[in-house]
Amino acid sequence: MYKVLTLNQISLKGLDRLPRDSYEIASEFSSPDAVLLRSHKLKPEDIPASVLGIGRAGAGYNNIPVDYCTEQGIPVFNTPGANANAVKELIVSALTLGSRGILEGIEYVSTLSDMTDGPEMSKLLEKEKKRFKGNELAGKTLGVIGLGAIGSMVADTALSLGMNVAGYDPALSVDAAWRLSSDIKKVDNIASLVSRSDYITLHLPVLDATRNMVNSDLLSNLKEGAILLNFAREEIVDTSAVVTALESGKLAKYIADFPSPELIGVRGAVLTPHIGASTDEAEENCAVMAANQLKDFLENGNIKNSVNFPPLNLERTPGCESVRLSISNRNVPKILGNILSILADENINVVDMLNKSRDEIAYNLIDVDTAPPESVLKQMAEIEGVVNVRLIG
Ligand SMILES: NC(=O)c1ccc[n+]([C@@H]2O[C@H](COP(=O)([O-])OP(=O)(O)OC[C@H]3O[C@@H](n4cnc5c(N)ncnc54)[C@H](O)[C@@H]3O)[C@@H](O)[C@H]2O)c1
Ligand SMILES: O=C(O)CC[C@@H](O)C(=O)O
Repeated sequence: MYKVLTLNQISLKGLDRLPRDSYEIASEFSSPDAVLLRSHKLKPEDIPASVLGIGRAGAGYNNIPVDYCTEQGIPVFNTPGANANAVKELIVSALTLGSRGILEGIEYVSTLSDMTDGPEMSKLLEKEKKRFKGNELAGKTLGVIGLGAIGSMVADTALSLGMNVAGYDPALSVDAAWRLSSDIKKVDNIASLVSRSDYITLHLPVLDATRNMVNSDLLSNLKEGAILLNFAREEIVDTSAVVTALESGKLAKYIADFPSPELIGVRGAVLTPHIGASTDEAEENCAVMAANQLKDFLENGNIKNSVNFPPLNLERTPGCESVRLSISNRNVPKILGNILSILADENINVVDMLNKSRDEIAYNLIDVDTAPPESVLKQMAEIEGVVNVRLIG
């Protein structure tokens, strides 16, 4: 029986992927085999030694101590693209909140609750509406920073709205590059992208390299009256620099999913409570993907969409009574050789195997014809550089 600890509300559609005859799921366990979470801030000391894998039902994983997990041989999985459509749709709304006097108009109308005369109200509204006039998005330039799952969808939608789109992404993967429309102007200098954009939207992860990336230096390149959208992460933006830019009028609006005390009440700050991925569909997609990936890892050792381990998939050999070993080790020479010679000394035959590495970690799946006894597993675990050994069955 596998025990899965949930640290946030995870959509039932996802949890249903974990059959209850072999999975126990609860929000409290002393020795869970796996953790499923969303935005819960996980600290190293909160990860029990029993944990084999962590599934993040979502894209961003800055709430998980990934380096610590790598040291412990724990793969962390996320769900790339599973909530991209939800964020894209909210960006459409953010763009029009930026371009038109929608919020201001709604606020004004809400002040008219004392009026009882309909025709008089219509007359007043027709007179006042010029105060809420805006501009059209068509013909304006949107600068997209980060052209992955969300950024590429936002870029396509903006093109279909008649906007010009420029994109900046120095870390773009080959797969993501294939998805991009040739109508997106690729810019390799972020200051140049900012200086040409009427709207700028952030769709990149928070990493050491991107923390506070949008700072006073970068904002000094803004077009007068530009609008900044942040549905990526609070930490990418230096909030005090944004407040200064709003107060000076250089930045007309900051529309963001990450409210902070400094921003509340600042003119031009339009804030939502981290609801970018809060749709039934996105929550289900993320939960299903996270649960499937965790299940395949727990039951077969396979790794898909891990943010710290190499991707690896070893099919079970049909008709073969083999058992599987999953072994993580530091990415240094000789370890695999030592593991294989322990198996050979025990007369245990390797039926199939795969070995891959990513940065400082290496991961192996080894199918053998006989289940190695506890003493052999212990011998392997004691090889210098081996992080963990698991007999999957
Ligand atoms: N508001 C929400 O609820 C919500 C929902 C989903 C995702 N997000 C955030 O959005 C981020 C992006 O999500 P995604 O699904 O598009 O991820 P993704 O991994 O598909 O795309 C991220 C892109 O950012 C690029 N990137 C990395 N470093 C960069 C840099 N220095 N400058 C420019 N681009 C850079 C990457 O190359 C990649 O193409 C997530 O990491 C998460 O923080 C927020
Ligand atoms: O789980 C959520 O509600 C938010 C997820 C979102 O921030 C993400 O990074 O995918």
